[in-house]
Amino acid sequence: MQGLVYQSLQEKKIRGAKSFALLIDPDKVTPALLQELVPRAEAAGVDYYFVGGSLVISDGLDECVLAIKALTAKPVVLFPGAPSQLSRHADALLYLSLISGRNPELLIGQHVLSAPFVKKSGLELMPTGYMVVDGGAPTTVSYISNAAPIPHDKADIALCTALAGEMLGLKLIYIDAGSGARRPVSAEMIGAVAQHIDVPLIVGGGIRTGEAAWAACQAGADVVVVGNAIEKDPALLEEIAAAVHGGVTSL
Ligand SMILES: CC(C)=CCC/C(C)=C/CC/C(C)=C/CC/C(C)=C/COC[C@H](O)COP(=O)(O)O
Ligand SMILES: O=P(O)(O)OP(=O)(O)O
Ligand SMILES: [Mg+2]
Repeated sequence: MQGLVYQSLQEKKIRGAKSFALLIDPDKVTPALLQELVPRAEAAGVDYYFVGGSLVISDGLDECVLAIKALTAKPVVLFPGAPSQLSRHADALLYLSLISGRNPELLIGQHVLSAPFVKKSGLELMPTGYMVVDGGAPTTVSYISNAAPIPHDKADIALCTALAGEMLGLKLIYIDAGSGARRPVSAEMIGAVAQHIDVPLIVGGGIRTGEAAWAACQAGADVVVVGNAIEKDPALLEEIAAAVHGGVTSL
């Protein structure tokens, strides 16, 4: 039985409604910053708050999750680069398996080691096929994962990988060009994957404008994730939320 967060993702997919997830990297925020950012995100219409990073150095994850939850009723979803990034205060966990790579640690190894802790956390688990795609330059996730990303122009590799992930029973597919990627995932790749899977599709990495967010949605993304660009310019919150929810007419 899936939990409420996954149900909301499925229902929106069926309705064709697109979602905007704001990625909050615990290393990049302070309680004071969250007090400004989250109300602004709420007013803009952010649908989900993702929390995590490829490498998290600060030790205030629980506090970060609690601070976000105090400011919103929207789901707060963990997007962890490692099992150390777990907080039972979140609403759900993207239970990632790095299916684009061949690093056994990130396919299954870390899951085995952390299984008792994850089970005990009581978190809603959303098994997710995580696919890292080349974003034009090494990113933190491509370096930390120690696994070759899918080449940017190889939509067929992405499609077969996503299909295999879905057939293995994974409930979400996340295609990521990596934080701050020079090139986001191409519309061609998003479209190829979206056409062949039934589970909700999340896309992130290097999305910096409303146009880019809307292009990902039009290509078939159900959820668009933005982190770095909003860290640099919070004014993008309104532009990206409007594009994801209302479309961009100039395209
Ligand atoms: C509990 C457990 C078993 C944890 C292990 C999770 C696992 C297998 C992780 C895979 C590898 C990894 C290092 C994932 C990093 C996830 C992450 C937060 C990536 C950053 O995403 C960027 C996002 O798409 C937004 O991009 P941008 O807007 O450019 O900042
Ligand atoms: O943790 P990530 O992957 O979001 O990358 P960075 O913090 O280096 O932007
Ligand atoms: Mg980080």
